[in-house]
Amino acid sequence: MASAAFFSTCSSANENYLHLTPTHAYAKGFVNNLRTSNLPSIALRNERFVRLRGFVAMRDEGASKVSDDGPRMKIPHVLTVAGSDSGAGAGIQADLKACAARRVYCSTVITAVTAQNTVGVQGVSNVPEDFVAEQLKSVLSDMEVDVVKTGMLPSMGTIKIICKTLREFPVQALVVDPVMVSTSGDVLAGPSILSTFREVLLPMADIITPNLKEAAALLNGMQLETLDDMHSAARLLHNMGPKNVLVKGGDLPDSSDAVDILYDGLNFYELRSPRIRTRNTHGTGCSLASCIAAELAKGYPVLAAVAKRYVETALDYSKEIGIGNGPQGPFDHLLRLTSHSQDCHRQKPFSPSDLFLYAVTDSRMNKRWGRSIADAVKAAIDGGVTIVQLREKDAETKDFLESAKACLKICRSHGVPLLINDRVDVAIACDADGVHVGQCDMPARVVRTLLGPEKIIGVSCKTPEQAQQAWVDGADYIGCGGVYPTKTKENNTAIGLDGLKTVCVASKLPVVAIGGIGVSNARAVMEIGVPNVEGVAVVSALFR
Ligand SMILES: Nc1ncnc2c1ncn2[C@@H]1O[C@H](COP(=O)(O)OP(=O)(O)OP(=O)(O)O)[C@@H](O)[C@H]1O
Ligand SMILES: Cc1ncc(CO)c(N)n1
Ligand SMILES: [Mg+2]
Repeated sequence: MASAAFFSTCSSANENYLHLTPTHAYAKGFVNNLRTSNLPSIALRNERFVRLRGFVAMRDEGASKVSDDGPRMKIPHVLTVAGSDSGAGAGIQADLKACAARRVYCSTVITAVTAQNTVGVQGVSNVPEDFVAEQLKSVLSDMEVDVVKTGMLPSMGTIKIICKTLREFPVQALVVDPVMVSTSGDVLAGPSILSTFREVLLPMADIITPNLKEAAALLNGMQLETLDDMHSAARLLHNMGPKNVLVKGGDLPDSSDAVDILYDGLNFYELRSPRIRTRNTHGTGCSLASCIAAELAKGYPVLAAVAKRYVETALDYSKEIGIGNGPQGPFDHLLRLTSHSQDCHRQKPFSPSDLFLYAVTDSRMNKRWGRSIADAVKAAIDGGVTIVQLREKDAETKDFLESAKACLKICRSHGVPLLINDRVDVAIACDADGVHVGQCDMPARVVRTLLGPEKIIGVSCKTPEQAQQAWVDGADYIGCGGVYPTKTKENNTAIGLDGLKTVCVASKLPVVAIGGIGVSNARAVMEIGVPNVEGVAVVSALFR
């Protein structure tokens, strides 16, 4: 979608753009058309480059339209047919997030719109049955759907339409979450649907996932209070025709574990995980059913597809999140909301001026002075550095990660970005602000794919060609050098001020100069007369 929006924005420029990659963008020549004066930009050789985070647009002089040939990759696809939850903890919204977390595409047919929050359901408006049919047809006639998952189905007519459409457009598997009552006790689908549910939908299902109340309702009010009751319910529901039955025990009283019973007609499986003490369990059922659908779409068998561990991890991770004031809050499907909530400031967007005084740590020098990396970083920040790169060639991964976390805390509390040299894994693990790579490290294009559009990526470059490639690959800046000879990096020939100038002139990215730079020669570097030299990187000058 981002690319489509970009294309339409650009069309008035009367130029044609082709090939989008998930990297940073410098879209050339569109400053006036885009009217985005608030976007960070750099001026160089009378050209302006506007950064559009998220993708690169590359110009293709000859093309008259966006190319649509080339390989088409099939990706697993779940269609969810469910209700919307305005609070976004359950329903369609939970399904989208769960599928995204499981890396599966999710399309949506909305059966009802609920006004809902963490307190309860304040209102329900059913989508007209004809229009549910129209949505189903739109998706199924065009897209290759692997698995359909149903949630809130508010009327008999809606259920019948779904069954009819699925006969017309068969899919690999049907997951039925027989949503009836929200955890707040509000009715989402009344008893009038029960007979249609049993007679028409259940026999088509590959797996159904009732909670205790729903299993009881489908079994005419049978009492379900123990694990034995759940076994019996699973067997009775299986008799109604679904290939597999998962009776969920999230609401089982007096249970220190969250236990679900899976029955495939032959065997019972008791699926157990520790019960997480949390208020944030709204939408666990929808999410579990979507995960099952997602894993089935990838081709896993049913038992492997019941991703209980995922729900447990997400609940555990989200224990501290406080959204809404009601008794039952949503959890975080993507396991991202709490990682930034340390007592530190948020990461701010990268600005080339961050490169002004760029500190690169050196473990040998720290060892010699008997100080930790974190102490060195603290001292450097107190001394005025504007960005820090951790360069640890000897440390064990575990120790490096711990140091990186400690440094990140210090850097965040001072608003100074922290980059990791070379180790993309460590950067991801500690949620650093970015990575700096050399020519023999992981290519910046791959790093960008791994880190996403927001993180900072720097590349060491010695030649104009390397600088050009860094830009194409979606880097944010280049480190150019060694400008002067240095002992910090062996086998690194110095390119001198002339070499630096040649690369800077060719670079579309901001440059930080590196290599043998200290108090005595920093001014000469900054005054070479090329506007994109934004700063100097220092190692020994600081840490020795
Ligand atoms: N506190 C918890 N800790 C760990 N797992 C849980 C917890 N609560 C529920 N689960 C698990 O989450 C999954 C969903 O079960 P649950 O019984 O909560 O469904 P549900 O009532 O349909 O949920 P909802 O209607 O809120 O979407 C099951 O695998 C269940 O065991
Ligand atoms: C829309 C919708 N679907 C399902 C549930 C069950 O959690 C809910 N609360 N809301
Ligand atoms: Mg449920």
